[in-house]
Amino acid sequence: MKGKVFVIGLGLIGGSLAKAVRHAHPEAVIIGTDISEKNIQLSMLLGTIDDSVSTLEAGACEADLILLAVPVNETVKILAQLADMNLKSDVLISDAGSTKDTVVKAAKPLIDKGVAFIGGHPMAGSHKSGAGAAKLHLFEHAFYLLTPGDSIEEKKVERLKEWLKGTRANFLVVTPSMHDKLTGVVSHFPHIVASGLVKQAENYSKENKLISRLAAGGFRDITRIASSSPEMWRDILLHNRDVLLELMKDWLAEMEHVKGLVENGDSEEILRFFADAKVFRDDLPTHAKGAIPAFYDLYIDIPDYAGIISEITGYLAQEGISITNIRIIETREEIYGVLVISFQTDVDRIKAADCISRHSDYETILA
Ligand SMILES: NC(=O)C1=CN([C@@H]2O[C@H](COP(=O)(O)OP(=O)(O)OC[C@H]3O[C@@H](n4cnc5c(N)ncnc54)[C@H](O)[C@@H]3O)[C@@H](O)[C@H]2O)C=CC1
Ligand SMILES: O=C(O)C(=O)Cc1ccc(O)cc1
Repeated sequence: MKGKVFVIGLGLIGGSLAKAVRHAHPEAVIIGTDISEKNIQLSMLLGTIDDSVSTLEAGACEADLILLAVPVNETVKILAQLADMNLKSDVLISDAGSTKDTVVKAAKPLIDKGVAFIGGHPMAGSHKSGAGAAKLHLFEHAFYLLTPGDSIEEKKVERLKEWLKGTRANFLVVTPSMHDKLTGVVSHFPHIVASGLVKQAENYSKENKLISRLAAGGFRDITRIASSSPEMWRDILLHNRDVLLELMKDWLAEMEHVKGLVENGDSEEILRFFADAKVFRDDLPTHAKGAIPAFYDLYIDIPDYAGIISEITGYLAQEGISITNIRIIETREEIYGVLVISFQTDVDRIKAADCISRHSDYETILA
């Protein structure tokens, strides 16, 4: 598609959307803006955008598609500013914010003027932020929730999907309140719990320094999302307030229940608590990307000698397999260490296991 695309917020999500739009529509011109000069410069340098503008008006009034990818409180403010501008009559506006109810309400003045605003939320991302973390394939196979509202014609929703087809995401239309409930349960509330677990460990680490060292394995994995942008998560909590307060109430009741079971030594009910959770967890789909994207981990039993990591990453590099993270979870003298390499997709992980088995006799485990 030809036209001008204006991306507001050139961080992880804005940059990734810009890359996906460029990939599918090489003839489109992509203009960006950000309050961070560093993110603008980096986006220009990486070719994520063709040009930048220093005012919202300069980019918005010329645009055929405006994508907002800033923290949700900023989204609400920018939507109010856009409503006072002379935009193109057939402009499409969408956002990528993690909450939708307050955002869609903030778009009402635009919608009342006849401007097509379609709320959006690509349900993939990472704990990383900024222009340097943006990736073309970030949203591949992920859900991409859209909240168009009744007044938006179907053909405009289709036009937005066409613009965003380079994401290779699975679009799903929901209402804003349904969106906030669903993401509250599977993304926002788990984030609060992850950060709460980290804070608890931090408190105990004041008593015993061993805590940090012991937390380096599984604890680190289950709390990965606590390393995300605090500003972004502050806004999510403020904008999904009612849903999160309800979930907190339910959670506290559940914890009270478990506390009672432990106090009473109720072995049967404790077993049922874990068994019920295991049944639901084991039944979750493994192939779709969910709200909290997985990183596909490959465990490799490696001998503990200097150069082993570059040997293995060398094999992967030879075959063009890119990795997102690498770490060793166990190295003791004379005992094999375990190298954990994370990949963006399961396909890459399988290719990597095959590649390593062909080049070495190290055992690989797809956990
Ligand atoms: N990080 C993630 O995994 C996901 C984030 N989201 C949502 O996407 C949005 C963007 O998040 P990220 O890209 O992760 O954050 P980020 O921190 O990587 O990028 C946000 C960018 O917006 C810029 N910015 C902030 N206020 C601005 C303003 N008033 N005008 C122009 N630029 C401004 C920042 O300087 C930054 O470069 C948020 O609403 C977030 O809730 C949605 C899906 C996943
Ligand atoms: O890092 C992770 O796994 C995330 O949790 C990413 C994420 C963050 C915010 C969203 O609205 C959706 C996905």
